[in-house]
Amino acid sequence: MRRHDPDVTVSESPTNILYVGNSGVLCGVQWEELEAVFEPYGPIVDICVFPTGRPYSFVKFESVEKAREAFDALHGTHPSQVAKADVVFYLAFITNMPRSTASTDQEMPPGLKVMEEFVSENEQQKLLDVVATCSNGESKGSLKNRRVFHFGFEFLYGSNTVNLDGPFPPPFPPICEALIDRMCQAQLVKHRPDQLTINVYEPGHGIPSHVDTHSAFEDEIVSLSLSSDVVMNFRECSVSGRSVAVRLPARSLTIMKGESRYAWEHCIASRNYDCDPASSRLIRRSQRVSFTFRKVRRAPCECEFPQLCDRNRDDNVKKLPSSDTEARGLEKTFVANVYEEIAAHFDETRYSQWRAVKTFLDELASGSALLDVGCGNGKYLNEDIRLLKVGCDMSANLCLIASAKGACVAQADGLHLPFRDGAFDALISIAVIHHMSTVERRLVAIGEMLRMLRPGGTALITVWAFEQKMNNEQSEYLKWGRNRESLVDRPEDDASAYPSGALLVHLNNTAFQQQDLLVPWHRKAPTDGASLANPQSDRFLRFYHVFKRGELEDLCAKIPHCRLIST
Ligand SMILES: O=C(O)CCC(=O)C(=O)O
Ligand SMILES: [Fe+2]
Ligand SMILES: [Zn+2]
Repeated sequence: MRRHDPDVTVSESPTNILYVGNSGVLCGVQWEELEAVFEPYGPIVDICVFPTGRPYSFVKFESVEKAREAFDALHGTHPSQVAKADVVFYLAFITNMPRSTASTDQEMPPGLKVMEEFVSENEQQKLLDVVATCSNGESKGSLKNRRVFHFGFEFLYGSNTVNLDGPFPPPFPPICEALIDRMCQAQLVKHRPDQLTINVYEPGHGIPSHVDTHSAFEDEIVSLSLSSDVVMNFRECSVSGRSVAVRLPARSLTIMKGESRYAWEHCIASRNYDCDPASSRLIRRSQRVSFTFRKVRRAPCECEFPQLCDRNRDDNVKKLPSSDTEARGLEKTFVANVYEEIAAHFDETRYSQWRAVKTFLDELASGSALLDVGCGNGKYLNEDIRLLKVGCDMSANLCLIASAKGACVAQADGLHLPFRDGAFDALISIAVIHHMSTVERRLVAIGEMLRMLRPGGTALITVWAFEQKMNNEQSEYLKWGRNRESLVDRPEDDASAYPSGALLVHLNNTAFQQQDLLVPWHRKAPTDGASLANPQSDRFLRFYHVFKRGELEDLCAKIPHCRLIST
């Protein structure tokens, strides 16, 4: 192995740098796992994981002693922190950290500029002192993933706009005016900023992917980074948009202008580390403070990206459909397309059968023909000598997955089931009709299901419930959220900031704020390192209508010959 790498020289005696064989991204071992494995042996100075498919990494310790302890404990073992089975670490001492395999230079998003050392160490300290004073006083707000302070105008996180009507937060701290003078003199900005947001990110904090609202701010968005380097990820707002990771050093000024400001999203992943895009080296984060200066816009945006622009705000807000055509469009985007995309990950996460469904199936007479409408990955279609099972799902990929497991499935739309009337003795539809976006469509869906049943046949239909508390007791869904809340992005949504009928993004495992909403699906990142470069690529939104108590019963009551057995 090492013979092939001219950069690596093995040392006969212990050194403070370890070669870690079988640990690269290629072996399915993540940065975080390496850190978790080696950190207990002493402070790590550097971890180097090559992104380019080599099966090893390097860990540099402060001292030879620590490296040696790690070597003795870990050589030839499968560390428990590594999720992937069969990974046995092979360690060796090496003389020096290898030269980086710098990734090919990425082209920056057009209009983006990072000016290093825009402020001196001294100025940085003064700016941090300003933040300390803010922090002593009343904090403006604590978002899930960072603290924020506003000056000039208040920023509204519900609508991502500014509050033009007051009350107004304090004017800029004087030191900022001097910085703005510097920006104007250097002609970095055309419009003198009048709104400042200070973000304070602890390690592990981040900011979700977004484009600063066109109609809220003028062209230039200027952000000063202080006290810690960070990597900001930019992604072009088009279906197959490019993704570029940009290192923002401490004391640098980032200027987003033109295309990079209007047509690229930016985000900071919620991580403790970044992967330096130039050297592929690990950068450990410390607390980072950013000062984002923007000029509030007073006239409609006139950018060159009308399809991305919110100047016609109403059609930008994701709304409940007002016609069947709109409903079909909404469900295509926020249900059908999403399940096609997430099918493989969905399959990995859906294997246990719900007890109520299992009981229903167990109680069916032997020889019954069962239809599973919206069968997903076919978890209820496992072979069962007692039942003849058929499934259908809208998603071709889920059908393929179910069929690969031996299930008998058909791709079908729940509103037009491709079977003759009365063909089945029993039917299940588990967590399906809450994906339909109008009451009419939900009703048609139930009607179609019941059409499948012979007289006297039985169906089990489940949907997500709006109410998640009973007798003051929280549901499992909410309880689960208490433990894993830190794993999900909190969408900075505030229901009151939206027009009625707007679809809020739901925060998973919290109480539902409204019945119609978009529920995030966080696709687990593939283990090829892409996740680090493009952490936001894996959030999807699914439309849900969560049912209030009695609502499903009321719908069923509208269907002729339907008799409710129990709820
Ligand atoms: O922290 C930063 O540099 C960026 C902040 C940002 O994107 C925003 O507040 O819109
Ligand atoms: Fe931003
Ligand atoms: Zn615009």
